[in-house]
Amino acid sequence: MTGTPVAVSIAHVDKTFRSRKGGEVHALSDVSLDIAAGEFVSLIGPSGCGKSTLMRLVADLDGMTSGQISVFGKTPEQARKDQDYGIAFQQAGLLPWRTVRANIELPLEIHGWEPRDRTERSDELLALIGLEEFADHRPDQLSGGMKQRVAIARSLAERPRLLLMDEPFGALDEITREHMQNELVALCEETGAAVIFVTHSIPEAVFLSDRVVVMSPRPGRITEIIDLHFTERDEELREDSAFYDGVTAVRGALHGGTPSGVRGVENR
Ligand SMILES: Nc1ncnc2c1ncn2[C@@H]1O[C@H](COP(=O)(O)OP(=O)(O)OP(=O)(O)O)[C@@H](O)[C@H]1O
Repeated sequence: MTGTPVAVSIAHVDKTFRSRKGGEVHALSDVSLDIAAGEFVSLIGPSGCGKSTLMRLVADLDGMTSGQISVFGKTPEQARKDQDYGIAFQQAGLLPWRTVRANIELPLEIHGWEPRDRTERSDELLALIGLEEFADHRPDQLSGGMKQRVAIARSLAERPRLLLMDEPFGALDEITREHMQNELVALCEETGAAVIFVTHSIPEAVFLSDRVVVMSPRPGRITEIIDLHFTERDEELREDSAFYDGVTAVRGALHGGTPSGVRGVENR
């Protein structure tokens, strides 16, 4: 990654949860990973391997036991204060009493944007997610996929250079999910944001990612990194043999791993 600006740098991170009764859960062990500006990286691994924990450490929602994380060269705390990233997690987390537009505008409101600028930005985002006609609806009037789109629009509101997404499409049906994946690819191309994306779906990780990071069962360690070099991420890719090669490589890594720890899947 020489010469490419780094969005997130994770170095030798360990995380142990300690309960008041003296119990310990060693969640992450010596995790090191650099994510370049504009890069899409997925985290995949068995349940409980620490994917969400790692995400929470980057987002400064929890503290690490040892190691270092920097986000655009800052501490996670400073990056959080500076709103350097947008967050979209599995539960859309919309405020039920606010309209779609007011939910999207929430971070802008918190950060003191003028009403006119807020409206202009939420107009753009509503168009981007195709929900202009639903601007005045409330979340309980939307489908799961629509709510998720609103949550993603909200995470993009301040044009973050980094998106932290923890199973954002986990609750969606397969067709909506593929549609959302296509939208996310387009959004990333448009905004150039780096993404850290947690998923349980191998095809989803392969379709979206520049690199798929495979983690071991607890304590979570990085066991393999699969590089994917697809030039176009469109509907045709889903039927392409290179895509299936990627799926096979990730599946192989999840079930065993290669001695080298790094594999690549070539351009189609
Ligand atoms: N606040 C906490 N206190 C104690 N243990 C925790 C806490 N948060 C997570 N853990 C434990 O840390 C480990 C990693 O959890 P984490 O949620 O990061 O895994 P995950 O890979 O995201 O799992 P899943 O794929 O099921 O969402 C698990 O054993 C979990 O029980």
